[in-house]
Amino acid sequence: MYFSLARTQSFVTSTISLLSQSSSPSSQSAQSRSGGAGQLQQLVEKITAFILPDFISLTHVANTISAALPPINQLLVVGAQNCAAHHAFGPLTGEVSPAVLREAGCRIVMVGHAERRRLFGEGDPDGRVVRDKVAGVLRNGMVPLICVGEVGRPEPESDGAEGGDGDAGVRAAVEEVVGQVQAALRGLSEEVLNGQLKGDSGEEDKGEIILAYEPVWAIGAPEPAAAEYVRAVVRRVRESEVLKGWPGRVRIVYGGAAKPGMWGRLGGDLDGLFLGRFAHQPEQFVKIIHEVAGVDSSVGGG
Ligand SMILES: O=C[C@H](O)COP(=O)(O)O
Repeated sequence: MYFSLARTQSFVTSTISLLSQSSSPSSQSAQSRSGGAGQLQQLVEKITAFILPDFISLTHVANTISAALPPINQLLVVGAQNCAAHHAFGPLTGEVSPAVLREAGCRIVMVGHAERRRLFGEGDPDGRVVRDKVAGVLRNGMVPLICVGEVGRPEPESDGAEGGDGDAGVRAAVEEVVGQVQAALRGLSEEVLNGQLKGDSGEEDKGEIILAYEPVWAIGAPEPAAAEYVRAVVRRVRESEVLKGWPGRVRIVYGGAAKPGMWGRLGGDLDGLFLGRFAHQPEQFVKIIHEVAGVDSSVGGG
């Protein structure tokens, strides 16, 4: 999110309020109440919804979520948009270390967003900065959300979509994305296996990562990439040696003009959505939460 402080606070408060309406005794009939409470429980069992505010708003958002009633405070997870490439407390003037983010209540830290690659030096071909951040996030028991995606838009006839004459665009995107993943994870598998880089909640989660597949050309665009194209790219990225050899859990979410209605077109190839503008209204965010969880939102605030 890149709102003003006031709008960030209002977004979080409204989101919690809309989710609460699912089980509010004062606003629902007895039948709706039991359905609403059940819906919230179903949401928690099926999905996690993460919110990534800027550093200034982070502790406020974390405190607001942790003060919300269960199970809303389990459904919503707070994360950061960036962190220092050094993992410990110490003299990092002007930077925020992953250790401090963990202390502030973060469970997820984004690294390598397209804007950071373009504007802040995270696009170096070796991937050193992104890799150091991934290691720092894992070392502090959080999940890195690693943003990857091809820069150029494929030609329509090579985007792998039905009616096209080939999948050259898909292959080119896969090559670019797999290169970014390799750069982000190079040399880290051994440290995960040795227990130096842990996941969030113990042995079973060690080395857990989330990839946000965001075609750079789709970020800020009116429409997302075609579902068939996204699915084809993600299937092949998932089959890459670097991911098949990664010792932790890997989830892949799609970002870039993701909006209501898109989830149903992605089949089982994706693990979630990475939302920007089309979830800036709390009503839309809550609607998409229900959509991804496959839970009817008619009783809730969606
Ligand atoms: O940070 C958000 C993503 O880059 C996607 O943005 P968007 O959905 O507004 O295109």
